[in-house]
Amino acid sequence: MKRQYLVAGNWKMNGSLEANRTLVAGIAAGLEACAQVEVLVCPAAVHIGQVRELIGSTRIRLGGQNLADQEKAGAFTGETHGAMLKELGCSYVLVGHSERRALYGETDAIVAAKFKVAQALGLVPVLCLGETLEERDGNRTEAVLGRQLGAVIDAAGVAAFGAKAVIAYEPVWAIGTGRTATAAQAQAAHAFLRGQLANRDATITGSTRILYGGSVKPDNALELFAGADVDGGLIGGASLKSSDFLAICAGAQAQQA
Ligand SMILES: O=C[C@H](O)COP(=O)(O)O
Repeated sequence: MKRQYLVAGNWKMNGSLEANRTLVAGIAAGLEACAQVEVLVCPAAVHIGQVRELIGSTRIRLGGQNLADQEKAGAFTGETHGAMLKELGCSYVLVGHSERRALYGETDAIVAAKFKVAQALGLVPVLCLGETLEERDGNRTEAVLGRQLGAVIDAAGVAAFGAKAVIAYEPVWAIGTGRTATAAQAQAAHAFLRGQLANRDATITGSTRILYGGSVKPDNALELFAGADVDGGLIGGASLKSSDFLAICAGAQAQQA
């Protein structure tokens, strides 16, 4: 059976009270065209409460972009506890986005800790991983993906995957650059990641969703989502315009049907 496609909008450090109103209203108005696709938005932390109200009773799911690596609340200035996200209606949280890894020093160990805390607090982690251009050119893509995924499997156990977690493959060289992986490159990386899970536990691999992220746009979504191991997308820039985001969701719907 086909896994349910998931299209997630990572709004990154964008948005305003006004812009969020327009964006959510636009997405909500077009959900019928992607009826079988799970649709998720991940606003900036300070906007999550507002976006929860805007989402109301629609089926748009809510997620955080980051969480603290601490299971208990306390003296961690500037951090967001996973339970706070959960209380505000989040069901998902991104962990290990390449911008967190590259700009904020998140190591494989920190990402693994965040993954575990997210699950312990009842959130579904979306584990982001991917290689840089230098790593791809040096034929190290599989080694990097294997290391990044392996760090989380070692810390959390392979049973932490399946329906309880999502993986997002995002080649760093394709993020915000307009240069996307080819459908074949995406499928190959996804198949490799699924194989890594299968090597450890064949029973969970079929239920783990693996998203592609990196310059997904309305005109390439359908093709990118065609891969047998591609279960949707993690969308940055194009998730900020409802018509583009919905067109991407429609691409997922076409592959789902
Ligand atoms: O989280 C989303 C990714 O970083 C992709 O961003 P992008 O669609 O702007 O390339």
